[in-house]
Amino acid sequence: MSAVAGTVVDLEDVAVTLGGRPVLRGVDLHVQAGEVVAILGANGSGKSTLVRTMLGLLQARRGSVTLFGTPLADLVDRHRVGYVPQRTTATAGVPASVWEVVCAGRLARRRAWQPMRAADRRAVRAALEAVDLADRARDGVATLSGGQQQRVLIARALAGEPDLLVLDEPTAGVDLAHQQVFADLLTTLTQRGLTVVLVAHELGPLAPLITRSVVMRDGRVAYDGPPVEAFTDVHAHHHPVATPVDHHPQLRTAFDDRQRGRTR
Ligand SMILES: Nc1ncnc2c1ncn2[C@@H]1O[C@H](COP(=O)(O)OP(=O)(O)OP(=O)(O)O)[C@@H](O)[C@H]1O
Repeated sequence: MSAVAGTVVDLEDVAVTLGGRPVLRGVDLHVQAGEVVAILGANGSGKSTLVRTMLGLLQARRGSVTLFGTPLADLVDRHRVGYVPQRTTATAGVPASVWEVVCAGRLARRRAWQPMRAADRRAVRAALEAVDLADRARDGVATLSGGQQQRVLIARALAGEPDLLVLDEPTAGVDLAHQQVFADLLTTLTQRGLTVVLVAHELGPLAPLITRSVVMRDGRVAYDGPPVEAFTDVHAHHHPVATPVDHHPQLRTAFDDRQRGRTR
């Protein structure tokens, strides 16, 4: 990981349609180096879609996605980005060992077809130690518990020594003690300049790290500002017509700003 300056994530007017339905509707998101941004919002509000689009895993129908000042399609240094996907989609049925899964996190750092070098092995070992799974390295990942598998995915992302870490509910199913270990680790890494974008329902021990919250609602950014408490289904209902003022007291919305004649 190297110190990075400037804008790390730059999404402009991003729209995504899935299965014929608009899921993101004109999202702007700009993340500066060193920020730790929590993406919050109700189920189905578009959080995972947002981060997957940010990583190029989903194609935007409209708008632009730029990482480290480079349009995503032109980004050569893929190793600068680490991703922890939602566990349910990532490790199911994988017949690999823990060591092999975490080694996959080094792939983008290695030259094509080159064997692992000492530096690669060191990074993998350090990542496994960071999530307290060094003693399970040789075990099949499928033999680990759900929370342990989640920690393997965290280790895989850390092994690449990224500048930007994108996490989709990274501590779901992880016990409190290991959530704290992870929070401590992220604290150290962010102090060294790591930028973090994380989707979460429950922030738990990660809460003190958050420098900014972005709340998604129905595919749009409903709030972008100082950290708010993580919440789950505050807006799991739908307004029959657009409300000019959000009735949830914690949240200031774009509607409110417009009403007050402010610009953001
Ligand atoms: N492949 C797909 N095809 C069609 N619709 C999809 C697809 N993937 C997601 N969606 C829809 O897009 C919407 C947003 O999904 P997304 O996973 O981004 O929500 P989320 O905010 O991350 O939700 P959660 O908190 O439940 O993880 C949902 O209504 C979902 O049904």
